[in-house]
Amino acid sequence: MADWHIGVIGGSGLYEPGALEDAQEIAVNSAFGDPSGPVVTGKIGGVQFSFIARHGAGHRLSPSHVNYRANIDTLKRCGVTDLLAISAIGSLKEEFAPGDFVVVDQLLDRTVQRERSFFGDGIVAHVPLADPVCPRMSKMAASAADRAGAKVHEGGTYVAIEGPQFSTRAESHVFRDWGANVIGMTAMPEARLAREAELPYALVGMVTDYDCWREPDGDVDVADIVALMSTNAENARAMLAEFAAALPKTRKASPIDTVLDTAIVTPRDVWDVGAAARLDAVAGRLMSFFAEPQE
Ligand SMILES: CSC[C@H]1O[C@H](OP(=O)(O)O)[C@H](O)[C@@H]1O
Ligand SMILES: Nc1ncnc2[nH]cnc12
Repeated sequence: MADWHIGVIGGSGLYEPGALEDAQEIAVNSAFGDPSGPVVTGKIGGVQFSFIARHGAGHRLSPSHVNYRANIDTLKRCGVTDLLAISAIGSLKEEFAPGDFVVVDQLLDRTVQRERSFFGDGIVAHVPLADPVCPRMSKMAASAADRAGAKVHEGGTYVAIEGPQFSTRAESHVFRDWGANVIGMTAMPEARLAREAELPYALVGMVTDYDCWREPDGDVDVADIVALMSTNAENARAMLAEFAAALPKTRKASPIDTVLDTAIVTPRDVWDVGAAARLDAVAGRLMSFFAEPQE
């Protein structure tokens, strides 16, 4: 049993975490390049939170240019135990209306030009991803959003597109045929990397639009999205306060905390020293043994 430390990744329109007690801004050096910006860390109702704005201050990074590896590595270095990602999403389903919250439970990955793993150059790992989000975090996030007054849908399949352009109408219809319910540009590879870093991950999407499949709606308009997200940002902050208030006092272990135990296929005695050094946070739990003299 341990203390919670919740990492929050704020998406479009959510560039600040709101009031944190004892807030501090810290610059963290990641082994995977530059994160989107500094981490703001502090407490909400006695619970430690660390926040990073996914697209950076002033929204300077497009979904393809966000360094997802550095963001997750940085939050792990801060001591985060669990991750709550917040995103603007388009709806591919009539019932998911603008303003609603969707707690995503499945992901389809259509991204094409992003680093999607911490492993591969000297240490190879294959983590399970059948259920890419943490059910415990998702449940708590859904309840918190509900208490904060949002209309919440529990479960939904998110298709991650590369962007930065929105989808064509044909793509939007195909994604619906595939069973996708919401669309965005950032949940992948974020969720993959969270799993590799042994961080239970939940994704709360805030619906900003109906994408372009729905007649007679017009095209997606980014100005409308950011305006709606900024309004929704207050709801997101209210959700964080409710989330903190309802967390059990101590954190019980999650199976995701130890997922690397059975995922690394490269035998320890041939691990690349440089790769191991870069993984000192992501797989820090295992690296301490690496430093010990081998028999
Ligand atoms: C600004 S509209 C498109 C943009 O918004 C979403 O970002 P995030 O998931 O960080 O809220 C979407 O994925 C696109 O990146
Ligand atoms: N329609 C949409 N497509 C992709 N990303 C989005 N983010 C918010 N709305 C979106």
